[in-house]
Amino acid sequence: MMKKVAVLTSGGDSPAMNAAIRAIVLSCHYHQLQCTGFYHGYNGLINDQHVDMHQFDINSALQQGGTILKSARCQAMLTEEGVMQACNTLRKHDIDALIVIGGDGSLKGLKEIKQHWEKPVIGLPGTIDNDLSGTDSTIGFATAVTTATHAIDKIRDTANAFERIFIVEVMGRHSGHIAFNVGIATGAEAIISFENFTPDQASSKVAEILKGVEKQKRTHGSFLIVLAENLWPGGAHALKASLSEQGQVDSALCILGHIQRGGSPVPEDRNLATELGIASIEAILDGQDNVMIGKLSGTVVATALEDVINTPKPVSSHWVKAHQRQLTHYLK
Ligand SMILES: Nc1ncnc2c1ncn2[C@@H]1O[C@H](COP(=O)(O)OP(=O)(O)OP(=O)(O)O)[C@@H](O)[C@H]1O
Ligand SMILES: O=P(O)(O)OC[C@H]1O[C@](O)(CO)[C@@H](O)[C@@H]1O
Repeated sequence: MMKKVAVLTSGGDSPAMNAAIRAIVLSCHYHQLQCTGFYHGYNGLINDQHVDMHQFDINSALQQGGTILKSARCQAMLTEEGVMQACNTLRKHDIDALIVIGGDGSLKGLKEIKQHWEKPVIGLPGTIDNDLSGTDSTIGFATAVTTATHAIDKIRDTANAFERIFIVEVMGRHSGHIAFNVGIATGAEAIISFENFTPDQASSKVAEILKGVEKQKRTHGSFLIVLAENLWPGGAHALKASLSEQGQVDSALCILGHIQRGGSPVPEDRNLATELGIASIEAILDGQDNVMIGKLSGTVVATALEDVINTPKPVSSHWVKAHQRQLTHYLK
């Protein structure tokens, strides 16, 4: 009989991880299950750092960013010894099911646990990057996009007032979901992301931007470049330097960084996290195992972890085309 459910948050924290934890705790209470939290991602399993979730004031957690269970990237999970140790801790506490909230790396870790532990494992998509298939949106993505959009709107005011060129670097690791959603929302004149740029195109991209900047001078407007992190050869500073060297153009650089991961989650994220948190407990009680619970076209769905991990989630080609049309129009 199902008695004890464990939960942990892993990888980069994402806004509304707390909302998911809260929904899991409330659902456990409703179904008379005990809920144990493990701290610091997989480190908490390996080092046996746990807490009875009743000890938390989970209601105020709903509006708090970060994660009350803490998060971490855990090197030891990349070794078989670490995975075995994590499984031993689950056995030691008689855990009947494990829920992990995190990104694709965290779900890979969960799949490893499944190889050595006989009980059900369920993943929830918790990352700002939105790079997980099996769900239209990940928990935290909407908040990150909102935060970055508001930040860039403010930057735009100064850019307009000073008729300046701004480069704004956004997160996303190796995917452009944040870059495109934020770039389109802010009307960025240029979006440079994995989906429309490869490093060998650096020189032609600089020439294209310089053409846009020429127009910007004539129209007395601003020129905003949204740049995905980990993409431009030499980084965002190198793009700024190239604009200066090739076009004698001065630009301002703003790296938004971790501001995108923090803050109070927007309602869309709180509600997604709540719905998926509740569904994760129902999935366990329905006998589901080795799946991630996500939401596709308005419906909560379970997708095999294997498929989530091995299926890329590209940025919609409509976004890429929409931006290209806007840029082409601007450069005319
Ligand atoms: N192949 C793997 N095998 C076992 N564990 C893994 C594997 N990949 C990642 N993990 C575990 O998951 C943790 C988190 O992974 P990662 O750093 O890739 O973040 P993530 O879950 O993708 O989240 P985010 O998208 O927010 O960065 C790792 O530190 C490690 O403990
Ligand atoms: O906070 P860290 O460990 O430097 O990780 C940063 C990475 O984490 C994320 O915020 C989430 O995966 C990425 O967008 C970013 O590349």
